[in-house]
Amino acid sequence: MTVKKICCIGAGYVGGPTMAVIAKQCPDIQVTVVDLNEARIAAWNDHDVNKIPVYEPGLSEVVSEARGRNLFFSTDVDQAINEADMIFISVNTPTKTYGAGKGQAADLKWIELCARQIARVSKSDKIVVEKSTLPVRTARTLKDILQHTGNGVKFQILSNPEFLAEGTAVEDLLKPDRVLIGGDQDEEGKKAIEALVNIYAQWVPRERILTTNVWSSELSKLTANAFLAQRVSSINALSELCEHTEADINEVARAIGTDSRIGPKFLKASVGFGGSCFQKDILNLVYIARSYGLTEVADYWEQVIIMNDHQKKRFANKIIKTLYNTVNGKKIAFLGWAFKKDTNDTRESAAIYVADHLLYEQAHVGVYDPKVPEQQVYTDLDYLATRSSDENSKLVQVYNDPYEACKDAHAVAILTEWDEFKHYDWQRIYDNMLKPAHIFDGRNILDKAKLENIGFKICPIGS
Ligand SMILES: NC(=O)C1=CN([C@@H]2O[C@H](COP(=O)(O)OP(=O)(O)OC[C@H]3O[C@@H](n4cnc5c(N)ncnc54)[C@H](O)[C@@H]3O)[C@@H](O)[C@H]2O)C=CC1
Ligand SMILES: O=C(O)[C@H]1O[C@H](OP(=O)(O)OP(=O)(O)OC[C@H]2O[C@@H](n3ccc(=O)[nH]c3=O)[C@H](O)[C@@H]2O)[C@H](O)[C@@H](O)[C@@H]1O
Repeated sequence: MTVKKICCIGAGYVGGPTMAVIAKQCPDIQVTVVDLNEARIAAWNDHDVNKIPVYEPGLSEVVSEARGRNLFFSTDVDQAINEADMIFISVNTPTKTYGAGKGQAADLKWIELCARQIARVSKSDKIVVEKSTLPVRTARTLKDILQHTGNGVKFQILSNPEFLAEGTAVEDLLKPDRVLIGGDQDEEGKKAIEALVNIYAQWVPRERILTTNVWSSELSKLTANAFLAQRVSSINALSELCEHTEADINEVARAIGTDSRIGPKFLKASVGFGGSCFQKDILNLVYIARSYGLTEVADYWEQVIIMNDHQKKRFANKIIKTLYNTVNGKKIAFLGWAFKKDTNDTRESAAIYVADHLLYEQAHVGVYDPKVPEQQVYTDLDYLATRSSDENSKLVQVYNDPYEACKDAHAVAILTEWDEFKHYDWQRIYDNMLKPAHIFDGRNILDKAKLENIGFKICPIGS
């Protein structure tokens, strides 16, 4: 079967970039990305491509090439579903905040809504693709809902998890390490798998397109994130040991990472991992393991999260301790609020939790981030509900200029590894700070010797 029309439900950080790249690489396929959020769709359609809602290097170029040709953004979900041969579900699957599994299980209400809408609207056979990250065995639920439509339409369900990382989404989509497609192993299932393989094969070498049964595919996505996050927690655990032993975590990371069996990637010690997926997906894995009664398995993976929480708190405590055990009324300048560089996404960013901890001690926090809008900083803090939003706006100020953010501060904390931070006029920053002037480098990106020469007191992670 040749796919002519694709519909993607969910125009977020995954749906938007993924579909833009499919449309760019497959000009013969019409791709329509739909969302309930009208403002988001309007932003994707903005004449000024720099105003699309997701900041990713290279994305605006891809969108301007394909948009209006074979890439469309719309709020008419029913029409797009009805016209499509293949429907990607790319909606959010956050951690549940209520009821059974609260704080761990994935909230699948948006997935179920999509399935019910597809079932209600479809008048012809469809391939439904799970693009969202889902608990293993979700395809069973989707099948159940879709098979009870009563209108005789046949559905095939595929799992095609997304492995892109924010900040490098376009590059990851154009040159993926692998594409994973899981589906039923009967004849109809294999045909559906082949239809999706043929789309990716337009630009991805065949040997990089892996096909599996649907359960392996669903579970591999959760597991891949768990393994990656585990590496960060492992190196962060060692960073604390380094700080007590005069070992240097950068040297340790290089020494262990040159073992080809270990490899050099994902060994950067940091203030802690953030992002919308690592924590959510590991908690989900923990929940699934517990629901099968696998206590040791659940505890093992939960430790990755416990270590990450510890790392964030440890960073905040180090600031407090170094500033003579009180930050009350002291200005701490945050450089970076996003959860990593080259993205405007702040979900689960370590900066939020470090700020919250310092605010609890009555610090004043000044924030500068090159891509995060002012309101987002307040929204993130208010969401924690630790204190009133009035208090948050009194204690936190967001700046458009990094030099203003650092002016009159007792300390600068690096929360995101934006490249521009390395190239600032640090002498100018030093001159305008209170003394002693401290820098807490939560990303180990600054040149320690050079800054110490200026007069700063530097506190990196893990040395
Ligand atoms: N953000 C990332 O880097 C990655 C995310 N994922 C997974 O992809 C999924 C989506 O993540 P994001 O794109 O980050 O989420 P997001 O929150 O940015 O986007 C989801 C979008 O779906 C829309 N939506 C929800 N229910 C809808 C419905 N019934 N009909 C139409 N639109 C609906 C929302 O309005 C929202 O715009 C999640 O399962 C996530 O775990 C996977 C790989 C990478
Ligand atoms: O499922 C997802 O959402 C995605 O989750 C991660 O991607 P992402 O969260 O966008 O970004 P990462 O590059 O993985 O970084 C996650 C966090 O770990 C931190 N990190 C990463 C690497 C490292 O060495 N040290 C470190 O502290 C980053 O700063 C960031 O806060 C995975 O890398 C993607 O493969 C996956 O598709």
